[in-house]
Amino acid sequence: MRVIVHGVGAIGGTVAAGLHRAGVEVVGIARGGMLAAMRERGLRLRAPGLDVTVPVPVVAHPSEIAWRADDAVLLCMKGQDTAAALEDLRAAGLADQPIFCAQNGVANERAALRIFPNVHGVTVMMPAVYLVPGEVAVFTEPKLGIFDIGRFPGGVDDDDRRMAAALEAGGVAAVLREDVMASKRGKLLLNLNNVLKAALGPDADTGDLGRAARAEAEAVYRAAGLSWDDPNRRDPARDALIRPVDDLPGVPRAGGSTVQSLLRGADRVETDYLNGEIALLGRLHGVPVPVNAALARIGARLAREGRKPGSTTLAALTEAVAAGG
Ligand SMILES: NC(=O)C1=CN([C@@H]2O[C@H](COP(=O)(O)OP(=O)(O)OC[C@H]3O[C@@H](n4cnc5c(N)ncnc54)[C@H](OP(=O)(O)O)[C@@H]3O)[C@@H](O)[C@H]2O)C=CC1
Ligand SMILES: CC(C)(CO)C(=O)C(=O)O
Repeated sequence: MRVIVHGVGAIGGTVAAGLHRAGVEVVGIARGGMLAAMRERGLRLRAPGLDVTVPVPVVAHPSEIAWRADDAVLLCMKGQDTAAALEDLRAAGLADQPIFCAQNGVANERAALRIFPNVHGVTVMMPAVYLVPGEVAVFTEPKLGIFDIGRFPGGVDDDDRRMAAALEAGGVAAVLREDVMASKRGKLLLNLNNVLKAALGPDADTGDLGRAARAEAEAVYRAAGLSWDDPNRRDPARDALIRPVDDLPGVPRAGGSTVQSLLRGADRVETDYLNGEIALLGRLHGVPVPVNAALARIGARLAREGRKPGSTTLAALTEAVAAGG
């Protein structure tokens, strides 16, 4: 299996570097500063006890790849960039090769399945940071992360098994899941806080807002008849694979993925695919979702206005949510 990492940033960069140093064939699709830096210097990955720079082959667009039957695409861009990436893949001639959505949220798989027949979900547990172009870091040990993997909408097939084997070789623990979307819906409950951390700062207490956003989501899942894994359930065997570390020598810990988007000055964030997904499901199933709907609006505004993480207080944010965002 050759792995095409589409979207080389914090997650894609960590995975691509891990795979390449393990001898797994990998090609990155990158853009902007990351593309230029990788072409010039390679890709640097730092993790506890690890600092490597690897010459991961990289292209700017899927059309530059001579696609093979044994290719598998790992989508690693944020949800707001998925639709454009899928269009690019279609135009480049991708057919029934498997597409793995290594992304937060639960909307990417459905978007991919609309266009391609062979789609898989991946729950990404990997606290990674896009430091500067060409450099990423991950704050966990002994593994670089742990991914739950399964076919969308359900089941496990040989493509999942091949991807799991490649990831394991590359230092990422991989767990095959018959119902991977239950795992992704559990993870989404954690990611409802991403926008709160972006607004309040990465270390802020998200208070009653975090609890209210999660309660809405659980009510929505129940009304929609959707199962989910409890993301707070502790499993000592899993926990032993990804112990979080607070500090890497000389490497600042920026915070979660939405905080990082604001720090990099992105004009869009992923909130529509996190809190916005709960708002969508609530509207579809007749469940009130005022908190997540307001947070989705606030996320879009934070990015549009170029706010940095920590630009507001919990009291002000609570007031804004009560006013509808
Ligand atoms: N970072 C983390 O700790 C975690 C992230 N996740 C999830 O993983 C996913 C990826 O997040 P993360 O790695 O942090 O995001 P990043 O923004 O760090 O990386 C995504 C990269 O993909 C690039 N990109 C987007 N579209 C394309 C395209 N069409 N072609 C080429 N490159 C493209 C982006 O470019 P540009 O910068 O120009 O937009 C960016 O460099 C998200 O769904 C996130 O929620 C899950 C768990 C933890
Ligand atoms: C759970 C968390 C916050 C880990 O980094 C994440 O998934 C993200 O950054 O989006």
